Amino acid sequence: MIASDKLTPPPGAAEPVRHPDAPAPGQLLGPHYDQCFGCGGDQPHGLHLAARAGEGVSVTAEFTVKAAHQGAPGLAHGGVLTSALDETLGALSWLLRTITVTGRLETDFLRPVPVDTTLHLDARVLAVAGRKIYSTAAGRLGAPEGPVAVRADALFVEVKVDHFVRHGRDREIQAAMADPDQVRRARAFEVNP
Ligand SMILES: CCCCC/C=C\C/C=C\C/C=C\C/C=C\CCCC(=O)SCCNC(=O)CCNC(=O)[C@H](O)C(C)(C)COP(=O)(O)OP(=O)(O)OC[C@H]1O[C@@H](n2cnc3c(N)ncnc32)[C@H](O)[C@@H]1OP(=O)(O)O
Repeated sequence: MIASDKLTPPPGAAEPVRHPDAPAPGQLLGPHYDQCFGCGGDQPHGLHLAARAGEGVSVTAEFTVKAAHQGAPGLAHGGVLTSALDETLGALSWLLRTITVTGRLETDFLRPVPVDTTLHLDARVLAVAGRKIYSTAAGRLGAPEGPVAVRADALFVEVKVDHFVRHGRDREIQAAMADPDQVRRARAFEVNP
């Protein structure tokens, strides 16, 4: 399957570079925000996806489909699966040490995903062009080498912490800025040579 033109790295795009201070391969990355729908531990409605650093500029993650994630009887909703892919791709930020947001995300749904299935996700950066990060991800059924059920190509765009302060709702921004762990996580990304 071929990604749309917007997701094809332009000529001259650079190979991704793993940041020297990136977490070691195998290390759990932890949530980037406790209330995040994708990864937040304090988010009761969330996916609670746990991502780990991989080799190079890659991550892996696991997501177990719950009954609350159904779209059809006993099967995962496609939007939920796309969220799991989005979150896994977003976690690549930790390896580049740049803050990014999703600009474009294209998902292929190849196999239905039953409730209680653990989806084994992997994502890697393909290329970087200025602020644009081109990446790809797949989700496999039941095991890291299981059949691919979903895959996605994405364009993430680098932003500064200021993006969230400017656009986020005041109540949540104030709470995030009052949380030392959150400030530490945000600062880690700002020191980017
Ligand atoms: C105090 C709290 C702090 C909290 C943060 C702390 C730590 C966080 C750290 C790390 C995060 C770690 C893990 C994250 C994990 C998962 C998160 C899930 C990710 C999401 O779920 S995130 C939510 C959904 N996401 C959005 O909410 C974005 C809304 N959007 C915008 O905010 C703007 O739209 C933006 C910023 C994207 C661009 O705006 P902009 O003005 O900065 O830049 P501009 O428009 O010039 O785009 C620059 C170049 O990207 C190209 N480009 C842009 N968009 C494109 C598209 N759609 N298709 C094709 N190309 C596109 C342009 O064509 C141009 O390309 P060129 O340079 O070649 O012209």
